[in-house]
Amino acid sequence: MALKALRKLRTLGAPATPTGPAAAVPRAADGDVLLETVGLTKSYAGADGELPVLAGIDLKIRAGEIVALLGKSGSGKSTLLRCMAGLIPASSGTVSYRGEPLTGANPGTAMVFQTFALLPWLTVQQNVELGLEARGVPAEERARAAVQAIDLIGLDGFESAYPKELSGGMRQRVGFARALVVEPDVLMMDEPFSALDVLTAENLRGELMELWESGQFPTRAVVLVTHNIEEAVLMADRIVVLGSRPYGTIRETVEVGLDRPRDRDAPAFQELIDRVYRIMTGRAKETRLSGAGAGAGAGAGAPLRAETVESAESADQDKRTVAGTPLPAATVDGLSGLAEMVAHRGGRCDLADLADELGLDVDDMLPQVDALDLLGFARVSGDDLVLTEAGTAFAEADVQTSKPLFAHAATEVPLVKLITNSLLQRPEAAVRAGFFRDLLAHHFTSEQVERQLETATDWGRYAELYAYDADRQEYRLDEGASFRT
Ligand SMILES: Nc1ncnc2c1ncn2[C@@H]1O[C@H](COP(=O)(O)OP(=O)(O)OP(=O)(O)O)[C@@H](O)[C@H]1O
Repeated sequence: MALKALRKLRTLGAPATPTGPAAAVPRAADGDVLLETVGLTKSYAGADGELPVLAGIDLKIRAGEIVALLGKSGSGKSTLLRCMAGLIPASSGTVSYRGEPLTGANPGTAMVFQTFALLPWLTVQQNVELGLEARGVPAEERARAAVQAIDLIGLDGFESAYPKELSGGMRQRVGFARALVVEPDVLMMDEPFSALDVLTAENLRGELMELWESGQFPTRAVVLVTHNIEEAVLMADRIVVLGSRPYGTIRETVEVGLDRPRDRDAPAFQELIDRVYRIMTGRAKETRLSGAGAGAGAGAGAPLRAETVESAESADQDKRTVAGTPLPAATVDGLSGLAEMVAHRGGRCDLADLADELGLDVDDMLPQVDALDLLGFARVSGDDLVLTEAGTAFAEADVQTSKPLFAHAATEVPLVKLITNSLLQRPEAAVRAGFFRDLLAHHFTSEQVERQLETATDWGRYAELYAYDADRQEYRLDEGASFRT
């Protein structure tokens, strides 16, 4: 479906070059480097000093391209985007715009946020004008540019509406109009579709891509943060996959190279999804779990260097540490559910197909996949998740018999082991959660610490290793736990 505003622009013969506030900046030719990070490192202040989130990020964003930053939750995608936009400073390394190192907000970028970030007391027109006001654009020019941006994004007629009168999709259109009105060289989008329902998101994505492909988009490059592999393959020219162990680094960059408009059903599209999925799930894990040499059984495609290092480091389960083995955000219910579905399909299934059947994105299941791997219940083999012998026994057991199987596997998981062993030092006493919080704070951000403790609590309770008193924030040994250690 052609965008109404796009038709209008075509009819009116609108210029392909910016005429608005950014017109003073010479238009970059395709391939010109607009943004560049060199050795970018970012740490946040934690309870125990600086906590690294990104390290050694070298990245160029060129005119004419859409780049997706893809990674699991917590891999530092938004942090990288904010550093490139100059909204937060890098801890070390540089971020440059058109060759000039940034010293504050990046004048060549504008941001679209997941949560729209509109001011509820301002109308659509006033919200859109905000960015221009901040840049000191005179009132008359502001009004004219805002009307044009509102029209472009399909919001004409809604100029005087307030955000509360609009649907989620319309609110996000305001978010786009507010960013596009300044005609930024680079449009930065932080999960712009993830708060929208599936159909609205699909519609908006399609319209934006039509604008981009038509050459009428008033920006020269786009950086999109997403955790959705299909969205990345659909929209991007290049996909930068971030890994998060122990902090965000570029794991691999994938050139998409598919013609636009892209056909989701085309084999090449599906192959690329599978390839990116393998990068995100880490095929080299199979190496560790099968005990074969690094890179063995990795299937088609180049071996992943970073993963090979990870698998070599973790080859010996005894060497797994709390710092190097963060717990994924997967409940016992969730990981059991996945194990049962795989068992039901004969102990092996293609994850993308399973996600399709369930109406999920493949990446929605990554925490459960990681959890099954961590517990030794499954391994990733090519595009498939394959249950191990222990995983099959666990999936097929009833609740009571599954508990000791789970406990046996969970006691090998470093954080669960740490809590259990700490309690065994003084079986009659409780240990405060703060003790583990402080230990974890040496290696993780407070959000990651809380998420991991929630998982460790859920797993330890189910395994009947320890109990947790939420009011007192204390762990206690579960009666009968000692016989298992
Ligand atoms: N202002 C902050 N102060 C402290 N820690 C932060 C801050 N912002 C982000 N973090 C932490 O940095 C890590 C990376 O966060 P970031 O939001 O960049 O990741 P992400 O890949 O975009 O994740 P998500 O997909 O969940 O948004 C997370 O563990 C997060 O808790």
